Amino acid sequence: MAAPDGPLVIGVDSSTQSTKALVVDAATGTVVARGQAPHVVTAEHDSDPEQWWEALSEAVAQCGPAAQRAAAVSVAGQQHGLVALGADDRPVRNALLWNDTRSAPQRDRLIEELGGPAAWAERVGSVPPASFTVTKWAWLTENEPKAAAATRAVRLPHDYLTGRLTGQGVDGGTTDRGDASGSGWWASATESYDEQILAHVGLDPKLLPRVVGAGEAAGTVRSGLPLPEGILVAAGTGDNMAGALGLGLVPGQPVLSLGTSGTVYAVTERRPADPTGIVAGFADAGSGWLPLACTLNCTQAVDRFATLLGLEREATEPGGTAVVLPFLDGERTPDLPYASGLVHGLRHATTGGQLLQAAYDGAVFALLRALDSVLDESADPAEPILLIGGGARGTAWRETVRRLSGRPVRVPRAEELVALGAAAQAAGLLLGRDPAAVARDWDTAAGPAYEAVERDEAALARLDATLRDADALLRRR
Ligand SMILES: Nc1ncnc2c1ncn2[C@@H]1O[C@H](COP(=O)(O)OP(=O)(O)O)[C@@H](O)[C@H]1O
Ligand SMILES: O=C(CO)[C@@H](O)[C@H](O)COP(=O)(O)O
Repeated sequence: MAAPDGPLVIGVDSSTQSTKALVVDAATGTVVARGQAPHVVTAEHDSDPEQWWEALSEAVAQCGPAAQRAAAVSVAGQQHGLVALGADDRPVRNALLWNDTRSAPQRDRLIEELGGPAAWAERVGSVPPASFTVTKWAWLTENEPKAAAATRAVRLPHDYLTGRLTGQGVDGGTTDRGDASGSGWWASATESYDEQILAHVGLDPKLLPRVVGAGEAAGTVRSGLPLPEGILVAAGTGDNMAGALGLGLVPGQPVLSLGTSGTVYAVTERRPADPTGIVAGFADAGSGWLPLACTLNCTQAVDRFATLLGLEREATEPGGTAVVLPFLDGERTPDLPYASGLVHGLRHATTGGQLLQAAYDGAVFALLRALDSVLDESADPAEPILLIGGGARGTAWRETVRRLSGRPVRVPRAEELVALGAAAQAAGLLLGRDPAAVARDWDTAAGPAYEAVERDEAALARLDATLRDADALLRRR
């Protein structure tokens, strides 16, 4: 490989299923080395943060000598997870993850006690689903009071890993506005921690990390790690905010990310505040906003259907009348935390391949219903959907998105856009530039384009009717 043109930076994506690390040439965006290591997630949807740290170390080690030449690093992480640290800087229990719905009763109570959905949306930017950290903290205080009492610091996954890199313990952690905006205790209206919400859930603001500004460093790498000592550590951010950075997104460009979670988002200049709760009003990693809708059941749920049917994930067949609502983990969009998966419309003629296609349709339908709500009204409907995440590599996913959206689709050639976004953040810090502009110079969003096809209104109508008619069943606890 040719010598890099610029300094090297490391971008890390610590997501639900694995950690990925990229060493990137800051001048060109060329990926010079990569590594990946898996995580274990329990059936209860919690995970040991120590294991994320081991996975990060392993993924960086796999990058070989290039990682030792890096001048800056940044970590993007799965959003919302509650990492509660004790006085010894260690987690007091496994982290409760974004896709764990056990805090749904606490969520219902919090919404009611603090003024209802519209008040939450206006203040925090979002009506919190059971994914948000505030609902998890309320669950912890109620169900594991000893663990809550032993907690000396509360962190999000990317804050925790950033702290492990810099050596900041319970007294000195940092976060960024993007990931903080998914906590439920960061008010987007004032861009600060909301002391009334914190008091309501009994969380001392001193336990929270400092929100570092865009372009500010979180610290430098401490000694004794598999990374060069003393290099800059950028603020890091949530994985979706990093995806937006990695694409160098500008307003009007819709993104559909197909991973453990399905997400649909865009960047906007207006602050989102959706009282219906469909759209989470996140901040982006800069000074803008990232309205986003998220489903809990995406690639893993559809892969599960393929396994149950004994089929390869691409073995879909067209036709038939089957409808699958693949809510295996409960669901967030639509807001059905107690739901389970539902299959309807089977006939003798239904094939396994048609049933698998129906599972793809069910997963994509829930995301596309939120597409218009994340875009500004002025957004051009001919703008292609940018398809990213592990699922974007699959033909069945891509064709399902085309058929159910009726919009053109582009699949960026660059893989690992979240890790690339983290790398762009590290490069931006190092070079004193806007990270999204760095990613645009890297041309990360370029890739094959697929024309719009006629929207499959019949499939959408079947899904819509089934969702409506099964409402009572999907709400049953
Ligand atoms: N070639 C492929 N075709 C379709 N799906 C794929 C392919 N490769 C990986 N995936 C899907 O990608 C998912 C992982 O996506 P990823 O975005 O890495 O997840 P996360 O960031 O949530 O950990 C897996 O669940 C798998 O179903
Ligand atoms: O909860 C959300 C967004 O609000 C999820 O998107 C998580 O951020 C997890 O992401 P992946 O592991 O699927 O990338």
